[in-house]
Amino acid sequence: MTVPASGTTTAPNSTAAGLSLLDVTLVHGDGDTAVTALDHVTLRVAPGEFVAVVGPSGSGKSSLLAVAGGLLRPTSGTVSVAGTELTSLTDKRRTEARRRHIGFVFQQSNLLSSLTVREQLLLPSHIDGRLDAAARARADELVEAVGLSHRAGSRPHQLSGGERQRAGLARALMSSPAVLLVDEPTSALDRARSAEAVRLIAEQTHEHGTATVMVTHDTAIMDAADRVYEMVDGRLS
Ligand SMILES: Nc1ncnc2c1ncn2[C@@H]1O[C@H](COP(=O)(O)OP(=O)(O)OP(=O)(O)O)[C@@H](O)[C@H]1O
Repeated sequence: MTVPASGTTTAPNSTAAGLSLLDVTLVHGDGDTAVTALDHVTLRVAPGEFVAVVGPSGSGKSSLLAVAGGLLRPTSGTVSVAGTELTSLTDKRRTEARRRHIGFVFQQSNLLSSLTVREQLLLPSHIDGRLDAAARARADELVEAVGLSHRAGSRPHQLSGGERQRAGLARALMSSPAVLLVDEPTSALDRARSAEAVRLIAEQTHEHGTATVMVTHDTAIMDAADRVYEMVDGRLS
């Protein structure tokens, strides 16, 4: 299984500056109910680097991905992706930067119920008016790479949990994002499928210069990562 090269319509990202979080703190809520989910976190992930983050439930791993991906604005500190400082942007520009530079793979695959697997991958190209032969070819290659060619025409309700996760992974890789943020990709996958998914992510990271952060409870994933961090009570070490 090989990660296909992106089409000519996608800008190369090998020179992008990866991901950088500098002294980031995130507080959920306020007053008596305030919870410090991230406590002065600094993390730099270079293009082509694969970082795993492990830690107990509630330690702040999902908060880290949400802030790194511009879904949540940190209470203090700065976040940059591909040379763009997300924290200085308006919400509209931050959404644009997220769409352009960041691929997410969530525990729940967040697929659109009315679209087939192939259509999920092609939707962003369609919205951007770039639905050309190169985009279609890349979608087909990625669907094959995650072992879903026989399910390309299926909608999410017709897929197993593991198949939905793999469809979500293929969709995230479609744009060869500068930054790939992955939350437990293997929870619904069997051992062999899980190893394949991690291998695909590592390959994407190293061959396309993606800065990848994967949050996991799975020790097997740590072997595939270039660096492993532990998160405890919102601190990274
Ligand atoms: N929207 C929110 N409002 C208030 N507190 C929150 C919110 N989201 C998360 N928290 C709290 O912030 C802390 C970190 O949560 P987070 O989801 O980032 O942890 P996690 O390491 O991803 O946990 P898990 O492994 O169980 O998914 C926890 O104490 C959690 O209860």
